Amino acid sequence: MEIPFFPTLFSTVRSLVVRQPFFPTLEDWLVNHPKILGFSWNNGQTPASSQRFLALTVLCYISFTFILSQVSRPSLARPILKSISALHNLFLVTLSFIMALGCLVSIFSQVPNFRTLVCFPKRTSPSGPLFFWGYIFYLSKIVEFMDTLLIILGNSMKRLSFLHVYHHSMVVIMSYVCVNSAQSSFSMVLVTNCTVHVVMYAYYLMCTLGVRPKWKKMVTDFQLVQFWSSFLIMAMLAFYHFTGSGCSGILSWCFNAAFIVSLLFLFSDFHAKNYSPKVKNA
Ligand SMILES: CC(C)(COP(=O)(O)OP(=O)(O)OC[C@H]1O[C@@H](n2cnc3c(N)ncnc32)[C@H](O)[C@@H]1OP(=O)(O)O)[C@@H](O)C(=O)NCCC(=O)NCCSC(=O)CC(=O)O
Repeated sequence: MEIPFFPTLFSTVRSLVVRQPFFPTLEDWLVNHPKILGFSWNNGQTPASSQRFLALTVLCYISFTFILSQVSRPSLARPILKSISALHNLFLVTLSFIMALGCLVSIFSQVPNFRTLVCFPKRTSPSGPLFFWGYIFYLSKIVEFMDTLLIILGNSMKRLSFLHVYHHSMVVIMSYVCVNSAQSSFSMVLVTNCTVHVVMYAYYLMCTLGVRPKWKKMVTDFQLVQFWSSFLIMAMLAFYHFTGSGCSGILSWCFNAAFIVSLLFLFSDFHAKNYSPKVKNA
């Protein structure tokens, strides 16, 4: 049994993209580099891959956030804070773009068809280019902890919301679980999330540079579309899982599904509080 439309769309786009003159160069850099091609996630051996590291990292993040938000903090001169913030945002715009591109090129280069993109065969091992980008994605979620420090150092305590801390701590666990369990479809989630983050960190970068973009609401809308699109991916994954011989990492998808539902509620609430006509007129 096959899903209509998407497999044809995938193979059409793929045959168009791989024929472009720039594709082999991108493939050389982002897929065929020996470090990327030969990547293998070995729990406990690959740097930052042990469960103990994960637990300690998340625990430290939550503890430091709590402690720093309670104590009196040294005040950084505003220009210094703005410069650190600008560099951080510029770094994440660039990294998110490279991760999205790297994963997309790996998909077109390595994934034979749409079914495999959505549903990795059972007992897939987390190695090769797709998982290399998954690993970088996981590490980038630790770099994103810096967002929280910027909020605290900038004394914007109103912005240190439950949504923010919950999102930042859970997303590290989610990306760890994705790579560790060779979770099906994670590459689609990675490309979507990194694309959203290019826009989001560009928004923050502009704010840091003193320009308040008029398209703040569009960023939140884009985030909500990303969460809704995860349900479409999940539906296709469930279809392939139950009509075929099963997909890799299906249990971790259940964990991710619960996380995405919670984010959908929190972001819908953020949207209502920030952009409803009542708020605008207040
Ligand atoms: C439009 C949003 C992206 C951001 O909403 P905010 O309310 O945070 O936006 P804002 O207008 O107050 O942001 C401007 C302020 O952020 C400061 N700022 C600059 N860089 C920052 C950074 N890297 N992290 C946090 N704050 C930063 C600016 O200096 C400015 O401060 P000042 O006002 O003092 O000049 C929204 O959709 C959203 O995500 N809200 C949830 C809050 C959140 O924490 N989001 C980020 C992670 S969630 C995520 O990442 C979801 C996903 O995966 O897609």
